[in-house]
Amino acid sequence: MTSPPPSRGPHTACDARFSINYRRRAAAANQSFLSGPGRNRKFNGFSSDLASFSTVQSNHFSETSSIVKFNYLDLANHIHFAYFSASEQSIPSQLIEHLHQFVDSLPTLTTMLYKTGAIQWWLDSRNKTDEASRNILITLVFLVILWFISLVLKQSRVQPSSPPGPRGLPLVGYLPFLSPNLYRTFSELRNVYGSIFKIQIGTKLWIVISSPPLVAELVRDQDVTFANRDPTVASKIASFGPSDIAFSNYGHEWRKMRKIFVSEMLSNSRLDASYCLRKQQVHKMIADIYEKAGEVVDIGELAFVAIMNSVTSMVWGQILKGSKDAAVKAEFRPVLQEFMQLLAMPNISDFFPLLAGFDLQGIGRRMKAISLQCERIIDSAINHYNDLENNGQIDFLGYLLQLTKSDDPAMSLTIVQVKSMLMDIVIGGMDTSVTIVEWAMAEMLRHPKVMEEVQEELAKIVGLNSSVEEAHLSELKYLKAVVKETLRLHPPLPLLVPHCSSKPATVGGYMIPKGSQVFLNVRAIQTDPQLWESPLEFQPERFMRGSSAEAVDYWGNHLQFLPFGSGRRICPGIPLAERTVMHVLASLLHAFEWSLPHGVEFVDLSEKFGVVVKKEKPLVAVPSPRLSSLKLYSYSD
Ligand code: HEM
Repeated sequence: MTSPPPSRGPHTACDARFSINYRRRAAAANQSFLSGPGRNRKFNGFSSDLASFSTVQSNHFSETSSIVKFNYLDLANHIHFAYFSASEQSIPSQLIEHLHQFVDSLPTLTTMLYKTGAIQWWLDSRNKTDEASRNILITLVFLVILWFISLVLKQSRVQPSSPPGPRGLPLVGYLPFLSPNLYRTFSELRNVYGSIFKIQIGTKLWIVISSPPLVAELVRDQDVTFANRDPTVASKIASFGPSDIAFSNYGHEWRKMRKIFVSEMLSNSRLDASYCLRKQQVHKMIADIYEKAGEVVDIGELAFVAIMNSVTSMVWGQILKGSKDAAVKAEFRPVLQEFMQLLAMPNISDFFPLLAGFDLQGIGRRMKAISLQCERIIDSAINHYNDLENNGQIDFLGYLLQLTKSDDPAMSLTIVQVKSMLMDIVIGGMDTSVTIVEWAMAEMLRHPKVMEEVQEELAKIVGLNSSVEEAHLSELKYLKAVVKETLRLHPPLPLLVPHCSSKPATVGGYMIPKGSQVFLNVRAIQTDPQLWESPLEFQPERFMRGSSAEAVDYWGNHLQFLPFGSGRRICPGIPLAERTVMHVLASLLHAFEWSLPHGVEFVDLSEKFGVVVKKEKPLVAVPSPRLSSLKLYSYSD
C-alpha cells in the first residue's frame, strides 16, 4: 500500500467553491433543522463528519488531478444538497433515519475504501483507460446515490393512512351489520374506533366524525372541499335532479339559490310581512285544542297541522282559498308522509350504482309517483298565480315566480329551481320543526318544574289576558333555553345531511378519498361527557345567564352544539325555524295546562330513526285552558 499523498498547503479554487457552497447550505440546513424538533442533532453530526472528512481528504487529494478532486467534491456537494432537499420535505421519520444512517456512513465507507487501496488506485491512476473507468465508476456511484435519494423521496410521498374502521364482508362491506338506527351503529363503532372511522358500504365509503376539533377541520379549514352532497336515488328524484339547495353540489347555481333563500325569502322583513299567515294558523290550533279540552290529544299531530298550514300559507299565500285550500292540504299530508318514508329507506341502488337501473326495491318508482303528486300540487298553485296577474300577493311562490322572468343572471331562476326550492321549505322545514315541538313537550311533561317555569315566564311577559305574539319571543329566555336543550338532546338530524368530499383531503391525519360521504355525528358531540356536564340530563338552566353554556348558540359558532350544522351547508332555515317552533310552543304552554292521560305514569322517549329522528310513540296529553278570556280561544277564517 502506498502512503497517503502529502498535504500541499492551501485549497484550490474548487475546494473554495465547495467550501462556500457547503457552508451556505449547511447554514441554511442547520437553520431549517433547528426549527424541526429532534433533527438538529443528526444534521450537525452529519455536517461535522462531512466537513472534517472533506478537510482531511482535500489534503490527501491535493497531489492528484483537479478533475478527480472536482468530481469527488462535486459528488459530496450533490449528495449533501439532495440530502438537504430531502430533509426539507416532510419525510416519515423512519426514512429520515435511514437517510441519516446512509449519509453518516459515507466518511467511514470512504476511509474503508481508502484503506483497502480502492481510492489509492483511483488517485494513482495515470493512464487513459484507468481514468475512463474511474469516471464511469464516479458516474455509477453518483447515479446509485441519486436513485437511493429519489426512492426515499418517492416513499416520502406515501399517502397518510385511511381511518380505522370495522371489516365488512366482500362486496357488501359493512351493509349487513348496519342497524336501522344508524346513530346507534355509529355510537357503538365510535367506542371502538374513536372520533373518526370509516365504514365501507357496497361501493360507498362513509366517514363518521364525532369530535369538535375534527369537525373544525371539516367545516372551517376545508369547508369548500366538504361542501358537496352525494344524493341518494330517492333524493335526486325528490329534488328534481337535484336542482334544489339541499342536494345540489356546491357551485354557482347552489350559491345563487341559497343567497335568494337566505337574504330574500327568509329575511327578517319578509318573515315579518308573512307573520299574519303564521299567526292565523297558530290561533286556529289553539281554537281546535280548546274544542278538545279535557280530552286526550296527540300533540305531534296538532303541531304538524299548525306548522304545515303555516308553511304552506307562506309558500303559496292565500291564493288557494276555502275548500280548495283544505283539499290541497288534506292531499299534501299523506303524500308528505310517504315522501319522508321513501327518503329514509336504505336503497341497494345507492350502495351499488351499477344496480340502480334495476331499482330492485322499487324505491325509485314509488318516489317518482310521489314527486309527481307533489309537483301537481305545486303546479296547481302556479297556475292560479298565472291566472291572477298582478294579484299583489308577495308570498314565496309569487316572489320566486317573479325571478323566473328576471334578466339578471345573478338572480334568475328556472321553473324547476322554483319548484325544488319550494320542496326544500316543505321537506326541510316541516318535519324538523314539528319534531322539536313534540320532543320539547315530552321533556316538559317529564319535568313539570320546567313546564311551570316556562308558564310563569309567559304569564309575566305575555300576560294571561293576551295571546302570544312573535314580538314576545325574544323576551322568553327560559323557553329559548328549553328549545336549545331539546335541540341538544334530540337533534332532529343527529348526523346532519351527509357531506361529500370533492377532492382527496386529510382529516385528523387520515386520508379521506374524493367522493367519500362524511357524517358529522353531532348528537354524539352534544352528549359527550367531556364537553357537557350531566350530558344526558334535561337541564335548560345550562343555557341560562351565568351558566357555562350561556353564550353557546346554534348558529354554527360553537362546535360542541350543532343542531343546524355549521359552515357553508348550515341550515338556511334557522330564522323561520326559530319563529315557528318558539311561537307554537309558547302558545301551547300559555293557553293550556298539560297533564298526562289518566293511567299514564311516564313519558316514553323511545326514538324512531328516519330522515328525521322522531318519537317512536306519539305524544299524548290532556289540555285544560288557563287564559282568562274565552275570546283568546276563538278563531275565524
Ligand atoms: C328545528 C328545525 C330545523 C332543524 C333542526 C334543521 C336542521 C338542519 C340541518 C342539520 C341541516 C343540514 C346541515 C348540514 O348539512 O351541515 C339542514 C339543512 C337544510 N335546512 Fe334545515 N332545519 C330546520 C328547519 C328548517 C327550515 C324551517 C327550513 C326552511 C325554511 C330548512 C331548510 C333547510 C335547507 C334548504 C337545508 C339544506 C341546506 C344546504 O344543503 O345548503 N330547515 N337543516
